[in-house]
Amino acid sequence: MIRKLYRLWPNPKILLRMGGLHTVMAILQGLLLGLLVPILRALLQAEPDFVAATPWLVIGAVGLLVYWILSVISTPVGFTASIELAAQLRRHLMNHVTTLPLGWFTTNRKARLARAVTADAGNIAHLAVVIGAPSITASLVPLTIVVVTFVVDWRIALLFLAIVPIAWLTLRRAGRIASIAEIELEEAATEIAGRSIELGQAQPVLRAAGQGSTGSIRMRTALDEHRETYRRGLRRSMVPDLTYTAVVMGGFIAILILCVQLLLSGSLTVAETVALLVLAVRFLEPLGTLIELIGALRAMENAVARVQSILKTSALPSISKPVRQLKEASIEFRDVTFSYGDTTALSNVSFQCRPGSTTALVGPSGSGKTTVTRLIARFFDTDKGSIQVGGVDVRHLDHTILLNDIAIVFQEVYLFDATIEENLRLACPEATKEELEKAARSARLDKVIARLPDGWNTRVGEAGAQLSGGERQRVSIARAFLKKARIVLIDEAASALDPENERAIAEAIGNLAKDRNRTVIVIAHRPSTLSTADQVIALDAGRVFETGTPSELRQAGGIFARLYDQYSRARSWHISTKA
Ligand SMILES: Nc1ncnc2c1ncn2[C@@H]1O[C@H](COP(=O)(O)OP(=O)(O)OP(=O)(O)O)[C@@H](O)[C@H]1O
Repeated sequence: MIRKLYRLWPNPKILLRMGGLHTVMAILQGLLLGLLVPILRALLQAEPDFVAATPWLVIGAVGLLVYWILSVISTPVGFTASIELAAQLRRHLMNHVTTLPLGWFTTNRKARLARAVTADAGNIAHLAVVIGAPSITASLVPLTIVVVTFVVDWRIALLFLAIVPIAWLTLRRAGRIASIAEIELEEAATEIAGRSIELGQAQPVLRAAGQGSTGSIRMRTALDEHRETYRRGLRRSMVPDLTYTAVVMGGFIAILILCVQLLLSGSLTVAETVALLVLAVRFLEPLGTLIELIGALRAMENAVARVQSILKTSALPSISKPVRQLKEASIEFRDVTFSYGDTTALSNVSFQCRPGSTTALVGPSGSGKTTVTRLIARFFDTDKGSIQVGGVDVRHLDHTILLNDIAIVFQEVYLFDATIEENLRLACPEATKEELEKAARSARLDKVIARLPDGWNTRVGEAGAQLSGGERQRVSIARAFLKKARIVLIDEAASALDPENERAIAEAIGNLAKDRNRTVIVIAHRPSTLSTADQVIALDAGRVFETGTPSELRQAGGIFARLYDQYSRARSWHISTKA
């Protein structure tokens, strides 16, 4: 456990300092108790011998002073350590998480991550201090007392030692059960965290269904399950906890009986018997507290394992000398196959996009269009085949260099609750005002900004709620201009937009495509985007079904021609209903 904790922190010096301090204190405590034997021997006689007791009393007084000083030092060290360790662990986790493939971030994993950063990191640091110190005391004080007792009477010392393995066995069993209960409880808590995220995201749907106040059934089930898991854990741990307490109490009765026998037989003096009984109490007391500590220790062990499971998740593999420059913006898929677990999303996909060209990806829902764009940005690695960007396998390209040259315009654009300027600056923090305005004009965002009450300084609200979906997409396109990304991946909104947004986005995409150094791949749903593309790749069930220019494919009468007609009909229907 100590080794695991040690490995968890990048700078474990605080942990070592604290452990060392409490080890010295625990041994000192045991030795100070041992002083009772010579002191009581000298004092508990018909004629108390103060001269013989004095050196022991002086040693005891000095020891107590040292112990007190160490306790004073250890309290602030403990507090500082707890805060610093939690902060270190959180930083360590966050640094690691930023290196993970984006595909790792599923809802469940996000909930797990939230628990690890908040609850687990805090608990590990807190428990390492609050439980670590008493655990050291609870183990080392009895050990020191056994050594001291051997000096007085080996039979009592052996009885002390005999109690340890029996107590240890029952304690292990109690610990195992506490650990299982804690794992189940944590799983139930993570489920609640996941369902809470879902409940927040699903509020509009729930309210539309008249379920806004009652909440989702899944959330209520998760809460019930958590309560039941808690009860089950308590029921299960009752028997082992009581067994352990019985062993510790039985141990004391056995020591008491042996002490009295040895006293009656003359092997022990009254002073030695009293001292040994005091030692017995101090020997058993920390053992008694171990049962309270074991649950927390196991909880800490589980939290460490959970945090480690995140820290052990490998970042995308990188080669020792990655290519650090992208010469041009061509894209090529060479026989790419990719699956999400058991779901095959792409099978033997091959195609090429010239630098400066615009490619429209089309295909029915689930045909693999989004997966193509995710693989170009290396959210995941392919199972088979390779993806070349600028003639280099993306696995051999420095990932930062790749992402610096890629801009992604998602269907649902997420904006930070900051001003519109700050949201744009994310793409290029050092951009001048002129550059910002030029990007806004190219993305047809300038008119939106002009309408906003505080112009560039208008806050866009949580997740950009102050702007419409189409306006958010225009912010995202403006970021692509600002970033001067040579590769732009766009997931065009599938749903109908108002005519102004529709026209503005079409013009903004057209402007992106005008730059002959920029390669654009657009998951297209609009006839205007489809007809202006240099080439079209039609996917079906994860395979390339047809490729060609828009006019070639319309004549071919395949998937593209069918979808083109569908989109055109939907558009004319949309326009006529609006009119
Ligand atoms: N994160 C994921 N985990 C598991 N399966 C996934 C995941 N994302 C996509 N899939 C599956 O992979 C296949 C291809 O999905 P993809 O999103 O690439 O299709 P698409 O053509 O973009 O669909 P749509 O037009 O509906 O967005 C589908 O069967 C989908 O269910």
